Amino acid sequence: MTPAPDLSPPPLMKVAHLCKFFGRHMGCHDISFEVCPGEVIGVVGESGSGKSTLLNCIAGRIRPSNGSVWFRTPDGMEDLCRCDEARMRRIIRTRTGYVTQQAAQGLKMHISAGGNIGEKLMAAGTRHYGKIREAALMWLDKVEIDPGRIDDLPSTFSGGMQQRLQIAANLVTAPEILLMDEPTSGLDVSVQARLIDVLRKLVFSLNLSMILVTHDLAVARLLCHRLYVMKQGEIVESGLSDQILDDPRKPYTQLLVSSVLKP
Ligand SMILES: Nc1ncnc2c1ncn2[C@@H]1O[C@H](COP(=O)(O)OP(=O)(O)OP(=O)(O)O)[C@@H](O)[C@H]1O
Repeated sequence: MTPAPDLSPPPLMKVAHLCKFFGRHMGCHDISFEVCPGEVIGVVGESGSGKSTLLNCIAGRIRPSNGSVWFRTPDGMEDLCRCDEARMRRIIRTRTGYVTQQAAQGLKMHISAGGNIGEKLMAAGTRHYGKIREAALMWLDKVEIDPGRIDDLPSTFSGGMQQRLQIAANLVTAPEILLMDEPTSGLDVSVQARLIDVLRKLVFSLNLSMILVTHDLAVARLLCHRLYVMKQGEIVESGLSDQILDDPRKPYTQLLVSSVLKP
């Protein structure tokens, strides 16, 4: 697990009684939790349990039907669900990054690796070409991509490198919370291990917070401090990762954990 964060500062974000219905169909229901600086939260559960719906509500990609998503901003705690669209977009853009399962959805494949990182800085207002290139070189190095590949297209990168580039492009504007939807899915175990190692170093060096949606309990154990187990749109169990994975209390979690351990 990533070294434990200091939980004494006030939370960076807070989800309270969040619900999303798609017509009469429930996506997620009555979800509440907090994220502190440097804390890695894992959301686990079987397919269709509501993990992505929850993450998309937090990321402002879909509007919740009910409840609140509070973010700490320089103006105090602000509820995304009570903001106008422009304010919500600004809070999301400045406070969060979003890493998708498919790198092709999170990167622009027709522009260079440096361009993918620089574009985010330009969108945040930086105009000086030299500074943008310098930041891109630094971020490639931080995610363990050879800075000499700065002018290469992401399509020439391996799957693991593309995910690390996606992370660099998200972190260059210094968001406090990285939202990740199955970032290790489809990668070989050794490639996953490298990605997890890079993420752990970033959490530690930047005091970065993360919300990680994953069906992979081994990844959750390696990265997450705290886990929330979802079933049919609701949280059925939560606690410290080791406690949930080594001593699950609810039959659903026991089944989830034991199904991973089966040969
Ligand atoms: N746009 C939508 N319209 C209608 N129902 C939806 C929509 N998006 C999700 N759902 C439903 O909400 C429930 C939760 O889906 P969600 O994708 O959040 O689950 P998940 O745990 O992320 O699954 P997976 O791991 O397969 O991605 C499912 O029953 C799904 O069919």
